[in-house]
Amino acid sequence: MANSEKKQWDSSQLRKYDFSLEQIPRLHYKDPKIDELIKQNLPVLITDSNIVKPAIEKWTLEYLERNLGSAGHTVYVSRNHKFKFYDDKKILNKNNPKGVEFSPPTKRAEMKVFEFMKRLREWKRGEKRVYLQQILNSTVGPAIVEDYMNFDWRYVGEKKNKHNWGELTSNLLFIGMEGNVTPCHYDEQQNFFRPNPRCILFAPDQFENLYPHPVHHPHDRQSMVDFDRPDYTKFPKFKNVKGYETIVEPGDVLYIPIYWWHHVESLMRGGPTITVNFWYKAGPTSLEYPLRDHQKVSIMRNVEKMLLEVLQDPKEVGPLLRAMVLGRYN
Ligand SMILES: CCC[C@@H](CC(=O)O)C(=O)C(=O)O
Ligand SMILES: [Zn+2]
Repeated sequence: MANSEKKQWDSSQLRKYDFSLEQIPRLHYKDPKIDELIKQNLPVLITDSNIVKPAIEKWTLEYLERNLGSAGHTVYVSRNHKFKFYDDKKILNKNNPKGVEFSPPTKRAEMKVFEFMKRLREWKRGEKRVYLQQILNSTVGPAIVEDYMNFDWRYVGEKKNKHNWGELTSNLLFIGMEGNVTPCHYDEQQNFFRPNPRCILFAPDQFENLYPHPVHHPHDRQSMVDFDRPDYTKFPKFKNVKGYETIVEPGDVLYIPIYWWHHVESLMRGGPTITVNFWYKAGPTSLEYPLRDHQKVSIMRNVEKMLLEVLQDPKEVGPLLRAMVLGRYN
């Protein structure tokens, strides 16, 4: 079914979590208030846009199977519904002696599109889940390239220039199974996102409530809290978390500001989801005071990187920071 038909859904298709959520503002794509929100690094759901209209209208599973091309595509395989991102470059191995001992929660496979679609169609409850996450590049077929060229680049280009974003780094195509979840994380990029139906967002000032893994960890930028079974002993401040959510309708595009946490899920029993994102590098930032919350996250990241660089042993970072702060800066 093309994504252009309005999807009917009910709350039983949403996973339940231990926090309350406010709604993300929804604005028509011509509304100038959109720029006010982007300027403040605030999320907004942009409705009735043509940003990815060709994808909404044409990208069904059948169309993608016919036109995605014969190259192998990156597919993650998970034993459960979660697809928590990890950075290979931070895993301990013979080429990376400084890496972290780590067993990835998902396996990355290369699949031909027909192979992936077969796995998708024949999936039975309890079997491993799959999630195709493929950069839209020259390996896709000509029809997809044409659709991509017909995205509303004027609109996204106008936003990029008006808000001094950096260059477009990539557009990823996601084909997910119903119920798949990308757990809570932040990116160091601006994101225009025709996402899976349900997005839960948290502002950068929720850093202390969401307990990101250390920067040197393969799960850097990902929250350590398992939203399905939060460990309030290890992560007591998680009970204070304040978030926003939106359920995306066909034609909607969500602006996820840089450093904003997001948890993305496909509706249970909602069928496969096809989504596209636009990742833009951060633009040049001047340090204006008072500093913005996301700038403080960036500063904390730099402190962690510098300390690790000079201390060498990750186990020494905590004790040094505690010695420096406890009883002196609190
Ligand atoms: C690997 C990126 C996944 C994506 C969320 C999703 O569609 O599952 C996201 O987090 C983003 O576009 O930033
Ligand atoms: Zn993300």
